[in-house]
Amino acid sequence: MTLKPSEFILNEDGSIYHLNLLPNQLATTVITVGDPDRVNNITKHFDTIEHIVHKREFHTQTGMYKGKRISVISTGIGTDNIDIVFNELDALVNIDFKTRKVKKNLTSLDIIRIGTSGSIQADIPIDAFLVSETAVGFDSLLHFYKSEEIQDIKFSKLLLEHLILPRENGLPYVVNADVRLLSYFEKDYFKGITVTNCGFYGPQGRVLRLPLSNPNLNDRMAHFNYKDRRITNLEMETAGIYGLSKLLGHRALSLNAIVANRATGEFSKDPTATVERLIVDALDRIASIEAVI
Ligand SMILES: O=P(O)(O)O[C@H]1O[C@H](CO)[C@@H](O)[C@H]1O
Ligand SMILES: O=c1cc[nH]c(=O)[nH]1
Repeated sequence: MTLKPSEFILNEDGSIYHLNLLPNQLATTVITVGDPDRVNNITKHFDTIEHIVHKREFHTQTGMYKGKRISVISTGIGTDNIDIVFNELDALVNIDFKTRKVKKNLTSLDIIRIGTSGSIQADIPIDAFLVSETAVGFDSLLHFYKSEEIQDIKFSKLLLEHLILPRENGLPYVVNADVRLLSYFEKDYFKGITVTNCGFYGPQGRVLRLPLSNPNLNDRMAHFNYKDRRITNLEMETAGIYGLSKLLGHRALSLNAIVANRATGEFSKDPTATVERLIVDALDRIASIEAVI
């Protein structure tokens, strides 16, 4: 099937619509970050940089780190942006830009998020590193795709019952990390279930001036137990990343620098330094990931 100009959109220079990238500018190992400025904070450690491309909040750099070609791309905040970035990353490797057809032989990307997050467990302290073994999405993105077979529906239903959430909040979706990528990060990192939400304030239980419809939500989440595993942290992209990666045949993992502890009310004194430590640690682990043949 040839994809129509309204569905698969290319810019005048042949690059993909939002990311502004050409297929040869993307590596098969991709690091995603929320903050466009964090891209430089990662690539300043690279040995060489081949490409620097900007459009809107999407800032991409591709280069070499210890013998591995890596692209670093900022997604901005939220799973609405994840929908754009992951569909376009996939198009860059799996759609032929000349024929506008899906390729016969598909490529799987290794995609690692390096982001910040808030812990909801008192014993997961600020400035710790946490790898998301499972992600729970309250943002509803995955429900727009045919996705039942990649979701843990039993988990979703038990969580919904435990939280006593009203119907208007919708059904949370649950997707696991790629186990192979996870194996490179299990040692030394906290491991947990990450909740992805569609906002930073009300949806994560923060109150500045507006009262919440469900003020006990974070506390109830913190006490949910599934197969002896607990919900550990809140952020805004991981569930979308896991869901779309699984559907598109890519491998994904989310790494979190814990900058807030919602149970104790603390915030990191130096979040930039914590993120920098995570970047330095993660880059060496990413460089050691063996290619899947
Ligand atoms: O630090 P990043 O990667 O942006 O991630 C977290 O921080 C942002 C909110 O401050 C959200 O994007 C959340 O997921
Ligand atoms: O509490 C936090 C901290 C960082 N990012 C989030 O989304 N929440």
